[in-house]
Amino acid sequence: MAEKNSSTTPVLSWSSLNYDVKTKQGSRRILHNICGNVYNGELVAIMGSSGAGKTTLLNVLSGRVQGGRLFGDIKFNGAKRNPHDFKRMLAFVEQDDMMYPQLTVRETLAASARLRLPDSKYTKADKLERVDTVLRQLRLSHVKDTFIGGYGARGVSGGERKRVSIGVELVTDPSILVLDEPSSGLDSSSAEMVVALTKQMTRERNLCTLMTIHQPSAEMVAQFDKLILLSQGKLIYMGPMSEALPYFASLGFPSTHSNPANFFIDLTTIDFSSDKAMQESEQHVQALADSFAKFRDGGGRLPASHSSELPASIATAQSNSNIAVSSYSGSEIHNDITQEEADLVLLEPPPVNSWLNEFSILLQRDWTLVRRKTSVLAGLAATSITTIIFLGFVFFQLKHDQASVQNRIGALFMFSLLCSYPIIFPVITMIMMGRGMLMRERSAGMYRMTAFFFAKTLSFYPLAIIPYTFAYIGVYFIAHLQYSAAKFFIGLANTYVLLFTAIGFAFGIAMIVSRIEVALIIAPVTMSNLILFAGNLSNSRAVTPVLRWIKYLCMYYYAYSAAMQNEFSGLEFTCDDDSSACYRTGEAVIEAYNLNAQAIWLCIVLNLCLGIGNYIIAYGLTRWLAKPRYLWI
Ligand SMILES: Nc1ncnc2c1ncn2[C@@H]1O[C@H](COP(=O)(O)OP(=O)(O)OP(=O)(O)O)[C@@H](O)[C@H]1O
Repeated sequence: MAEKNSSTTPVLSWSSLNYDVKTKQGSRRILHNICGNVYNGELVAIMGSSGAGKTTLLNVLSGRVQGGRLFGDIKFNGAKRNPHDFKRMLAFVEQDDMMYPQLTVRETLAASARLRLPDSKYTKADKLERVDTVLRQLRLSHVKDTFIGGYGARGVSGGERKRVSIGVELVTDPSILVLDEPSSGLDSSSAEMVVALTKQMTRERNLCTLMTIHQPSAEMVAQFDKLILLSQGKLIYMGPMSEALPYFASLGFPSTHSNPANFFIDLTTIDFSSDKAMQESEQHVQALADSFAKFRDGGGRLPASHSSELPASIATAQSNSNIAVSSYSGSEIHNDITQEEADLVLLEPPPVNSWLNEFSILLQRDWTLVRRKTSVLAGLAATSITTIIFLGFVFFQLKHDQASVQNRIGALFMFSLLCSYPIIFPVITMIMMGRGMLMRERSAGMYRMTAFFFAKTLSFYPLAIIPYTFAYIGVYFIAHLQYSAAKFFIGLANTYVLLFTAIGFAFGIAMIVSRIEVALIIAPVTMSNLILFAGNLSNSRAVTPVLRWIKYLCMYYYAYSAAMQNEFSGLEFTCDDDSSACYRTGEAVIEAYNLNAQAIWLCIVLNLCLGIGNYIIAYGLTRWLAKPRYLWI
């Protein structure tokens, strides 16, 4: 593992960075020959107007850029980056604070610490102590038991939320901290606090910190040690923040603003008001970029008259930066990588803890998330009660006449449907709402995919099993299905297997489709079409031969077939005097519906296999979706 280095070697340095993307008009260069470096203890601002390339540069440096073509050279502690080591040492705070709304601030940080800090070095108590330290450092102790909130649920404030996002990363031992627009959406005092705390952490932990920032206040600008100024993907300035104004003054652009940030933006913004204005401002930006390249090639030092006094604490690092700038000026392009090649690069850092440990932490977290979805719990409890009331009392105390045949068929069919619809939709929604988190956590290599998958699916089972066990018992006794211990438990097992398969189906849908609203269209349409093959609405003997095989992929077919055989076998019915069509035995009913092609046990086993198939597909899709596919140089 890479160790933190002496201050003479930059922690991160980059040269000749170029990044192209494909557009409809052809290839477009987003970053042009960018170079730079950052040392331990430095807080670096990446500034520029909208579309300047700030986020792209940050992503390139963090190894998070997707698609396109990337070339140049990036070094970590003076050597070629090893993806695994680098990812472990990098803390990336995304612009969108993606966190689970139902967890408290402390639970959020604790899950991160427990998953990311190795058990070989830290006990559980050490990890939780680290969490409390970070809570104190980020001034979050007073809200540690407050829910994160979001999606309409009340929670912490915007500034606190941002600090929690930073805390999630800082509970580990990173050497590089990267923040994408940490001040966006915050009021000025919250934004200043975030920057001030980030600076404090940078100093205390000797981190090197890079952040993109849009329009900081003058107070915030003063916090930064170094500035990277971009315009149209070109480097306009890279060096000590304190020397930026003297540098531009030396080019004949003295600042006319009280806030240097406004000056930097005004100086580099492209004027889109007319073609002429745009052309002129593009030429101006090109001239600034050329001037900086020349300045850099000349050694990156200002004439003495323009240099400002630097604080002693950062003077060494800043003079090192100047040297490093010049040393990159003639650097060659070392690497060139495209998306196709990037897919071959395994960017998943090796796990730090055992599978079982990851699984138990994730299960604990997922179960907390499910448990706190009170609206879903209430909905499923209501489903259970209404199922008992409607199925139990519509088909109340079934007798053995011909009407009871139809009623039993209806009760069993409805119960099969009610076992899937109310559970599939909340499961789809919960999985899809957590997809962003999955991507973020997988990018950071927080856990193994299998641990995530098993924990997530297992956390849904109590949600399904508890209400449906009550519903089954209620309907069984109130409707008076065939009383026999064996039949009772076979029916219950059949219900559990249907729930298992239905949750696997929901997981698959949640991973195939990228938008919740589309998933919520596709799922009911698929389910409704599958119901056609269940053996109730159509007789499988009479289904068009080309579509007949679909029943073998239908969870309702197996569940309904097993339920019908279980209930009807051994029953005898009376015939009405005037009835021409009469079922005298349960076996005759099963035969008429053609639901005895497989024995009960085989139906249950086949449904279980179908469920396992659903999970295998869902797992494959989840793995594929969450696979980090980043360009890496
Ligand atoms: N994959 C891509 N395909 C096409 N264009 C892209 C792609 N990625 C970035 N760009 C373009 O590159 C430019 C720089 O984008 P980037 O997001 O880095 O800018 P930014 O400085 O972070 O802007 P903002 O402050 O508005 O977030 C923009 O014009 C953007 O539209």
